This record gives sequence, C-alpha cells and structure tokens, in this order.
Amino acid sequence: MIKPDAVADGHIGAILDIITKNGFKIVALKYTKLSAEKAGQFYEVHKERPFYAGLVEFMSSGPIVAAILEKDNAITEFRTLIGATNPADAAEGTIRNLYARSIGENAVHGSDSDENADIEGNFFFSAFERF
Ligand SMILES: Nc1ncnc2c1ncn2[C@@H]1O[C@H](COP(=O)(O)OP(=O)(O)OP(=O)(O)O)[C@@H](O)[C@H]1O
Repeated sequence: MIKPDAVADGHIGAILDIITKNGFKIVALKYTKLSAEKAGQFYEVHKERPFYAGLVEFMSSGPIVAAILEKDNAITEFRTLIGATNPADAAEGTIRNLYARSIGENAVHGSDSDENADIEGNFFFSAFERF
C-alpha cells in the first residue's frame, strides 16, 4: 500500500517505478480511500498500541494506493525494498528512506507474511479484480 503521505506528496509514480524495476509484477492496483472504520480494521493488530488512534486517523486522512504484487520470495524482498519502519533507520535507496515523512507517516506498507498478504489482498480486491 502507498500510504496517504506519499500519495499527497506526489510519489505514486516514483514508488510504482521502483517496485516494477525491482522485478515485482503488479497483479492488482487500486486508488481508493479508507474510512476510519476500515483503517482501524486493517491495523486492528495494533489496537492496544499508543499510536493506534493516530495511525487510524492518518491512514484515513487521504487517498491511498493498494496493490497486490508478485515475485519469488515477495514478502522478504518487498520488506527489504521498503526499508525500516522508521525512515531514519531505513537503508539508503529504500522507499521509506526516499519518500517517508516520519515513523508514523512512512510512505508504504508491506505484508509481513504470506498469510497476511492473503488477508490483506482480500481486504482490497475481489478475485475478479486480479489477473
Ligand atoms: N512508534 C510509532 N509511532 C507512530 N506510528 C508508528 C509507530 N510504530 C509503528 N507505527 C505505525 O504503525 C505501522 C505498523 O507498525 P509495524 O510495527 O507493523 O511496522 P511495519 O510492519 O514496518 O509497517 P507496516 O505494517 O505499515 O508495513 C507503521 O508502518 C507506522 O505507520
């Protein structure tokens, strides 16, 4: 997912370019906006964390881009490409190093397991919308 900060800052094209140049195939793609309820549901795993309310507010503050990506070893490869959660710690050339504003507004999200990729893919896309 390209988060609201990176969409607002005009980085959709640059981020999709990095993703495809690194060998990911885009299987589904959508420009949309999360309601607070949907954003809360998406990050429900963090609901006891102190940053949860701010995260939900931010994630529902503007449009996002959701995508399903395909590549061998995609989870690990994509998490390497996006960099550490806090852009101050993100390796040079990673998406968060280049485009994130802060630890909270950190430009992109990537699923952390095949199981969660399945859940999150179904959250945004029906089978009809994939190819
Ligand atoms: N200390 C924090 N302060 C503010 N926001 C935070 C903090 N830690 C995490 N977040 C926000 O919550 C999201 C989820 O946190 P998590 O620890 O799962 O990081 P991540 O797996 O790198 O990010 P994501 O799940 O978005 O790919 C982060 O991407 C960030 O937007």
